[in-house]
Amino acid sequence: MASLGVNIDHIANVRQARRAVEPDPVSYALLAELGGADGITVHLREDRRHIQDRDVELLRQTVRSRLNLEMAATAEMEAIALHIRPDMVTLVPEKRQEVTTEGGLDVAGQQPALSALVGALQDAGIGVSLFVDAEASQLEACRATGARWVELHTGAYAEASWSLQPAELARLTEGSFIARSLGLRVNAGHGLTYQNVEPIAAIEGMEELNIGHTIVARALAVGLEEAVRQMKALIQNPRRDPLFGSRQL
Ligand SMILES: CC(=O)[C@@H](O)[C@H](O)COP(=O)(O)O
Ligand SMILES: NCC(=O)COP(=O)(O)O
Repeated sequence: MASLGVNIDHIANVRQARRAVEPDPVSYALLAELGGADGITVHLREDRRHIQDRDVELLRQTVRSRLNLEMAATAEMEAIALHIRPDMVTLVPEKRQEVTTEGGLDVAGQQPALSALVGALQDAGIGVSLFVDAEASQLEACRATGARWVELHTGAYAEASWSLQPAELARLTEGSFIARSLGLRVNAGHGLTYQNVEPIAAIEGMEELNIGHTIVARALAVGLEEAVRQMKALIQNPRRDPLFGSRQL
């Protein structure tokens, strides 16, 4: 059964829209945990558009589940991670102009540098996951870096038209199989919603789903604790049938 990492970047987005002090993502992490979050995920972007350094410092002190720090593979972020020591670092690609993450990390194209970074983080006792597209060559490169986890990028699946979604689901299912055959542990995330999450949660060996935007959106209507509870109910008992149709909770 997959666990749920709740990404709270979009709580910080609301705060940063006014450069104000509320809503504070640190308080909302607690509500997410009360709703059943198995982990809290934040993406400390180089441009600091939402999560701030102060948030990560405080979350390290207050999160009682697991703290997953998404970050670019840069020297600045490496120093922050080694200082904060989150439970997990997920290395992600980053572009200053993007609205959100646009694809997986090109691990195959920068394997020596990533291997050194993975080694430094793991030597400090931090778990490392690589956010990648479900492609055999990328997964093999992930294995070669020494990382223990991958997070399969579900963005293409989430954006696919209804008729193309089964093919994207098959690609992710095969990616999970290949990754596990290589000895990697498998997480997934990006763009997952209450409507499309179940087939991904049902993929064999799926350990954790990191989900943010849709949960924060629903929280506006029902509160964060309840929004997390509803998502967790879906991923703990997912329908395997890839023909969607929303199951209302
Ligand atoms: C790496 C990934 O999939 C993302 O969820 C990423 O954290 C999104 O960043 P934003 O929250 O800035 O859209
Ligand atoms: N890594 C994916 C993540 O943390 C959440 O992505 P999203 O649900 O906000 O698209």
